Amino acid sequence: MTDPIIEVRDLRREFLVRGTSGRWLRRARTVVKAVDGLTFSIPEGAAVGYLGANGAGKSTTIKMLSGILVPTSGVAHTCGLEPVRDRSRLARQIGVVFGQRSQLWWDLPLSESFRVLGAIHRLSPAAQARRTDELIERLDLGGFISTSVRQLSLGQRIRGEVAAALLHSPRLLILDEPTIGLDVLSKERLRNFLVEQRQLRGTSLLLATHDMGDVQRLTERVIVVDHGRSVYDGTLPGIAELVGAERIMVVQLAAPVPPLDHIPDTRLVGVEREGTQQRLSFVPAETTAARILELVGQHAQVQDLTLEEPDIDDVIRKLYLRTAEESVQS
Ligand SMILES: Nc1ncnc2c1ncn2[C@@H]1O[C@H](COP(=O)(O)OP(=O)(O)OP(=O)(O)O)[C@@H](O)[C@H]1O
Repeated sequence: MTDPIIEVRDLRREFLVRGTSGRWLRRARTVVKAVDGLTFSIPEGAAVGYLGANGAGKSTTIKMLSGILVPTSGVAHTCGLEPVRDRSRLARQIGVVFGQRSQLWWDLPLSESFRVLGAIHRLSPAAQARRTDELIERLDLGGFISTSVRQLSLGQRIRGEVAAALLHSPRLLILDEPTIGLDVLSKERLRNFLVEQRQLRGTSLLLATHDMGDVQRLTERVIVVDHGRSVYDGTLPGIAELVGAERIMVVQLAAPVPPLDHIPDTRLVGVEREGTQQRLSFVPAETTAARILELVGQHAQVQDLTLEEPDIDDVIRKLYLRTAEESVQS
């Protein structure tokens, strides 16, 4: 088995925040535990969404994993390296994009930034030309490759940032809110590009985002943090199960029947088309779609059915609320 691409054990990072408190506005110092004992491991080739409410500790984790910030204690290994100590070796193996902050040279056109980055990563002229051409084509950068970064629109700049992060074909791509502020079309283009790159090159991905569309499209596993601790590590459907999110079965019936409000472990949430279409809500942990279909079949002839999945934003909201309630109780 190959070594994990990211290995985090009991990782902690505290910040000392100076402020004033009390009636006499005395100077006070408080310790903020931004990351508070995180443990997880990500195998090479995986794509993981890193989720959490504002201030949960996502960016702090990413900064420690990419060598920008020293941990207070614990272990963080990225590509088998110690991020701060081995920062320049690590830089050759990872690409990082912070959606809110530019990593590009503001006054240079993208083409120049790529030249500088190619030299930093010691790419051969042939490799540099090949990869730059590929990224210009795939990310559609041709129209503004010679424009200085400060004059680019947000969507153009982000595409440039992603290209810059991938120029040296890193093993691991770390993205911190890459699609924030992008319009629907730009988001979709960027997601398609990232899916394609992962398929072509097997690049591992760690993606911190609030955008569930990003998570659904790009990742197969999610880690959710709250107050610097991991509160969930698994699949997105697993979160729906954990918070007891309901699915809805919509049945089309051959003839009108009275409301199906007596089917065990279901809740009737709609009777439409004069009783020929009925909507039954259920919690997957309590019953199954097959069982409901069987029970409905005893009262009516089912012609067709569809299943509506719970809204994922709603599911995440429920998880955050649940963890907030648990931390108030403990
Ligand atoms: N340099 C710093 N000095 C003091 N406190 C900090 C510093 N950086 C982060 N924090 C605090 O650490 C906590 C975690 O912040 P972090 O930026 O990692 O959260 P986040 O999950 O990325 O949030 P968001 O979704 O809003 O980007 C917050 O309470 C934040 O105020």
